[in-house]
Amino acid sequence: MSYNFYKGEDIISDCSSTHIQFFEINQSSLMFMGMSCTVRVVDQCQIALPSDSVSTTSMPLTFFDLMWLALPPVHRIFFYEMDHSKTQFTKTIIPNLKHSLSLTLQQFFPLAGKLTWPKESTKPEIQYSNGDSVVLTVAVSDYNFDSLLCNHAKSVNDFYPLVPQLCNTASSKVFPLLALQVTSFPNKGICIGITLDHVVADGRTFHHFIKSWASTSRLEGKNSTMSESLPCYNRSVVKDPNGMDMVFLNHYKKLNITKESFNITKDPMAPMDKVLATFVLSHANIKRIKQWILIRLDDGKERKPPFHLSTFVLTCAYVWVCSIKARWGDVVGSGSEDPIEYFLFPMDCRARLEPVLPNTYFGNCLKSCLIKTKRSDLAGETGIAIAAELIAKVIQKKVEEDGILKDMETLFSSDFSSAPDRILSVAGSTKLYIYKTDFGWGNPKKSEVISIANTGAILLSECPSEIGAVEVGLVRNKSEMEKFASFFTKTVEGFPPTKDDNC
Ligand SMILES: CC(C)(COP(=O)(O)OP(=O)(O)OC[C@H]1O[C@@H](n2cnc3c(N)ncnc32)[C@H](O)[C@@H]1OP(=O)(O)O)[C@@H](O)C(=O)NCCC(=O)NCCSC(=O)CC(=O)O
Repeated sequence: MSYNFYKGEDIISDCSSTHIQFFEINQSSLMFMGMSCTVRVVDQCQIALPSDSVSTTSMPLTFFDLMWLALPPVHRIFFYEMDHSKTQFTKTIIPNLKHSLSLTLQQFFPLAGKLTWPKESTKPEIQYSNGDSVVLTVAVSDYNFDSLLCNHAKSVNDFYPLVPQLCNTASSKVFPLLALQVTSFPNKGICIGITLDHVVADGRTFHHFIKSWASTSRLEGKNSTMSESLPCYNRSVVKDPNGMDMVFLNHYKKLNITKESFNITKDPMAPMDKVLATFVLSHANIKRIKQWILIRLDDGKERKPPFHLSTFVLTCAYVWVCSIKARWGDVVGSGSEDPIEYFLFPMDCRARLEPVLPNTYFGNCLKSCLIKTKRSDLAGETGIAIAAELIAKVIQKKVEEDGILKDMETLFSSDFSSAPDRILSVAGSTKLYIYKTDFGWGNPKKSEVISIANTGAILLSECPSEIGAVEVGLVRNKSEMEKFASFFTKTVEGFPPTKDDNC
C-alpha cells in the first residue's frame, strides 16, 4: 500500500497572498483506508519563504551529512490536546501555522531546498532556489485521539496516515527534504507530522527548526527567533583532513549511487503487523539500576568507576538487556551458539570537536558509536553492568575524526548489516527537550518517531510528567512486546531499593 497521494502535475494555480505562495492542489478529499485510523486530506499546499528573502544558494554535504545519504527519512509526530472547532482550525490555526512556517523557513531555507548532484560538483549538495517550498498537508480525522496518546501497545499502522511522504520525482534526480502534515481531531487535539530526510539535518538541527516554528506560531507570526539562536551555516568549521567524504562516496559507488545514477529511492513505509508502546523508567528506578550496577562493579575497594553512569547509559544498558531477553529468551547465549550483539547510538559531536562547533550549527554532526559483545555477556547475571560499562567507556573516549571513519566502515561491513535482528539502535534524546515544543497550545502530550518501526531502534525522550525520568518507545511484534514489558517491569523491581525510594 502506498500513501503517495500528491502529484506534481496537479498544481494548478498560484493563490499567493501577502508574501506566502500557496499553490492549492486541485483534488477532492482523499481517504486513507484499511487501518483503524482514518484521515481525510482537505488541503495540500506549498509553503515558500517570503519572496526574494533568500537568494539561490548551494550547500555542499559534509562527511557528517553523507553518512545519511541512502538512509530512509525520519517520521516524527507531535500530539497536542486542544479543544478546537472546525472553523477555528481552518480560519485561525492553519493560516497562522502557514504564515509562521514561511517566516521560519526564511531562517532554515535549506529545508525548503532539494538534494541534488550537479554535473560540475564532485559530491551531492543541497540547493535552495528562490521560490522553493515545502509541501504542507492539512487533514482531519475522527479517530480516537486519546488512544494514540496512551503508552500501551497499539498498532503502529495507526500512525502512518499522520505523517506525510516526501514527494520524490525520481526521474528528475532532485529530492525534497521536508514534508509536513497538520491533522485536526476536532474538539480533541491537533497532531503535527513531520517527514525529514536525515541528510539535511540531525536531531539538534531538526529540533532547532521545529522549536523556532513553534515559537513563531505561538507569537502569531511576530518573528521570535533571537539573533543568537539563528542557525549557523558556516560549513568550513567542519574539517575533513582525511578526505572522509571520498570514503563515503566510494562506498556509495558500490551501491550504484553516483552522479550519473543519482536516483535514491527512499521507500514509503509499508504497513506491518507490529505494535508501538512507550515505557517509563522513573527517576527512582534509574537510581536503583545505578546502585545495583555500582555494587556489581565494585572491586571491594569502594572506588567510583572511572566512567560516568549517566541517565543515558543506565537507560540504554537496562533496555538493551531487556530487549535481548525479550527476543531470545531468558536463558540465552548458552551452548555452542553465542552470537555477537550490537548496540548503536548517535553522539552529537558539536561540543566534542576541536574547535568546538556552535550548538546552532545547521546540518548533521553525529558520530555513530558501535558496541559489540557476546549475547551471553548481556544475558548473564551481570549483563546490565557489562552493558553500562561498555556504553560509558565509548562515550568518554575522545572524539577523533578518523574514529568516525572507523565506525562507518564497521557499519557498512557485511558482518554488521547481515544481522539486523542483533542490532539495537537509539533514536531521539532526552536532551533535545521535545516536550518543550509549544505552538501556543501548550506542550505536546506525546511525541513519537514512527520510523523506528523500520529500524527497530528505541526512542528516548525526557518524560513530560516526571523530572529525571526517561520515556522509551519501541515497536515490536505483539508477543515480543509482551515479553519486553514483563522484563522491563520486573527486572528493576528485583533490585534493592535505594535510600531515596519512597517505600
Ligand atoms: C553521546 C550521548 C548520548 C551521551 O549522553 P550522556 O548523557 O551519557 O553523556 P553527556 O556527556 O551528554 O552528559 C553527561 C552528564 O552531563 C549532563 N548534561 C549534558 N548535557 C546536558 C544538557 N543539555 N542538559 C542537562 N544536562 C546535561 C547530564 O547531567 C549528564 O549526566 P546525567 O544523565 O547523569 O544527569 C550524548 O552526549 C549525545 O551526544 N546525545 C545526542 C544524541 C542526539 O543528538 N540524538 C538525536 C539523533 S537524531 C534523531 O533521533 C531524530 C529525532 O530525534 O527526531
